[in-house]
Amino acid sequence: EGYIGRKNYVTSAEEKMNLLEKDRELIILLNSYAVELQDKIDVLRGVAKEFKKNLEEARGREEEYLSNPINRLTLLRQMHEDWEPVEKLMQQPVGQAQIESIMSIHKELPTQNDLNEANHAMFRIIQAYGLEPKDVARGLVDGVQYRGNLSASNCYAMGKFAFKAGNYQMASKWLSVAKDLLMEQPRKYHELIGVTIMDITLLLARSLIANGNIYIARDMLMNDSILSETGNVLSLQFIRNSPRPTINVEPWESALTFNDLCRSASRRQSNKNKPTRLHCRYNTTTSPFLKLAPFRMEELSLDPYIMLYHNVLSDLEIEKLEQMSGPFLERTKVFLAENGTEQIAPSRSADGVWLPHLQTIPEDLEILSQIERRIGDITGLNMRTGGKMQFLKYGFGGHFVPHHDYFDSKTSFLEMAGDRIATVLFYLNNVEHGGATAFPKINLAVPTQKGSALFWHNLDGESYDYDKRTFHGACPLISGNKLVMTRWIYELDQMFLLPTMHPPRSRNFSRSLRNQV
Ligand SMILES: O=C(O)CCC(=O)C(=O)O
Ligand SMILES: [Fe+2]
Repeated sequence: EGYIGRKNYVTSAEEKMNLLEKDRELIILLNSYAVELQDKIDVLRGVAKEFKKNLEEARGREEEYLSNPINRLTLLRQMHEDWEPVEKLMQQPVGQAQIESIMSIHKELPTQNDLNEANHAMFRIIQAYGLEPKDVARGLVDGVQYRGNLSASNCYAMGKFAFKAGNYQMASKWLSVAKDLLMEQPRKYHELIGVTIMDITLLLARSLIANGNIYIARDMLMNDSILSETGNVLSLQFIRNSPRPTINVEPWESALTFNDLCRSASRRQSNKNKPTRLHCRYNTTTSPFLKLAPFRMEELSLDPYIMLYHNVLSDLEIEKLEQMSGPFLERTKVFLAENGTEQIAPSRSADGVWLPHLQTIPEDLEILSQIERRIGDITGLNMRTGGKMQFLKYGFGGHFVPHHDYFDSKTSFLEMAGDRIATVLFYLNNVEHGGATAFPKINLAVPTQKGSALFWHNLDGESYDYDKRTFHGACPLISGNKLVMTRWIYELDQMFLLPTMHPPRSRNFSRSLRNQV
């Protein structure tokens, strides 16, 4: 519900810039508030100093001081007249304007939902790439040393997220890093924002116990200078009330191979000299057009059939695609066959837009149909239905858990078009870190390569049955953005090309079709 009417602070680049701008604005306001406060302090200090003069002069000779008529008048007048305005000044509120401005900006600041998304993104990156919280906390992410490090409060937030997500081992790791850091870092700041060693220690104890490390937790509590007396009781309480996850995260245990593939393909540098390709040649056969302008193709897999075509889109075309998509990007949803609705789900985090859309201008329509024709030329398949492509932009932690591109379910659209017989995935930029496309069933990871198009059949070449080996996903993105565009090719568009009209019984779609006919 947090996404309605506003963009996502985690995935959207525009909002990220906005975030820095708001941050700058807030800091200016806070500083101007502090300046005003300081002015008042300076005035009050000056007054106090002025007042103290009399006392200082009188010290040790009080009687003499007070019998001097000048002094006497001065003191009487001052004590009678000058305190009231001082009281007034003391009571006068400072920096109301700044406080009000800060409060009004506050409404547009990241919400708990945004923070959860950011924590989730980091959580996912750590899971997929097998990272250790203590490394990440000092900026070391999957072998790359990033600038900066995480503060105690950041680690505490990660610990809380992991706890809510039910990953108590990861929660314990983050919370012990948070505890260590808090010992070293400025306490005043953390006190103000309400992060205390005590809170961290208690949550760490609960996580350790939930993870089965009961003795470690008890020892820690008993050795704590404040908690020691209640340590035993606390640990008993924690053992009795085991926590229940409250945040839904995608299940990763089932994706071990996927994670391994993501790791092996995570960095562009490490992929440069990897001889994984089967063959590399030019495609001149699928259409007459290709005799004139062949595409260099890499056979990544023959069975199932997966090809990577190079330099399919030009930089200019890609720029145009970005321009026509940018303002229309929205958080993508996933189709739930159970109830036929589309929903935002933790299994897919990216912003996307269908092209063309109602506001696409004629010039852009022409670019899109040229690309459509090119897909037809390369794949030798028919491109009619829908004619829509999905432009996708992944941000921090953006991913798509392994899935099949076919639906294997009944909807009115699928009954008209058939299922997705094949997929074309264009890579629109070179990703620096993370974000490969991985096929865990066939041990294949494809790093992004600007201008290239990945192509595969979702149906088995002989049986025309769903090919389960095409299971694939987008590895979590670690830094920067990842831009892709997909074109799904539909079965019934191929009526005159392929014998898909007599598909095997195991397929849902064909069953429903047969019933209808
Ligand atoms: O972004 C990727 O690498 C894969 C995207 C994908 O599988 C999809 O959108 O269906
Ligand atoms: Fe896909």
